[in-house]
Amino acid sequence: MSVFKRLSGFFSGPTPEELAAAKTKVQALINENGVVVFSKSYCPYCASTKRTLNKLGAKYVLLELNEIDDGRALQSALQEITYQTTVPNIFIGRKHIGGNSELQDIKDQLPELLRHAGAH
Ligand SMILES: N[C@@H](CCC(=O)N[C@@H](CS)C(=O)NCC(=O)O)C(=O)O
Repeated sequence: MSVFKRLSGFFSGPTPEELAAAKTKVQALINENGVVVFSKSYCPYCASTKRTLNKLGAKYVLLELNEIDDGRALQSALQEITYQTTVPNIFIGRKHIGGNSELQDIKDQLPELLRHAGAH
């Protein structure tokens, strides 16, 4: 890929094709896994979410968007699907939970939700 294309991609976001592929990937991840966390490895809110899920022994699929090639496209897809622009972006049992604040708000219900999602 040319330097120009890389730079314009950086400023303008994913192409329609990249966005469509990213949406398909997000939807498949949600459908096929009990818990999915879209995260960034340096994000303190994400660290808190991972700590909470780890403490509960939850089984979850983790994507560190800052470490994968299609991370920016996935974040745009998540924005279209959930209207949430930030990470962590959390799904349990195919349901959108929200970010870390929303996860912490339902901490008491998590063991039950995780069991239902087959992620315990
Ligand atoms: N209230 C949110 C805060 C999350 C947040 O601010 N995350 C930052 C990263 S630490 C973010 O997503 N910034 C925008 C970005 O990385 O694109 C939560 O509890 O999840």
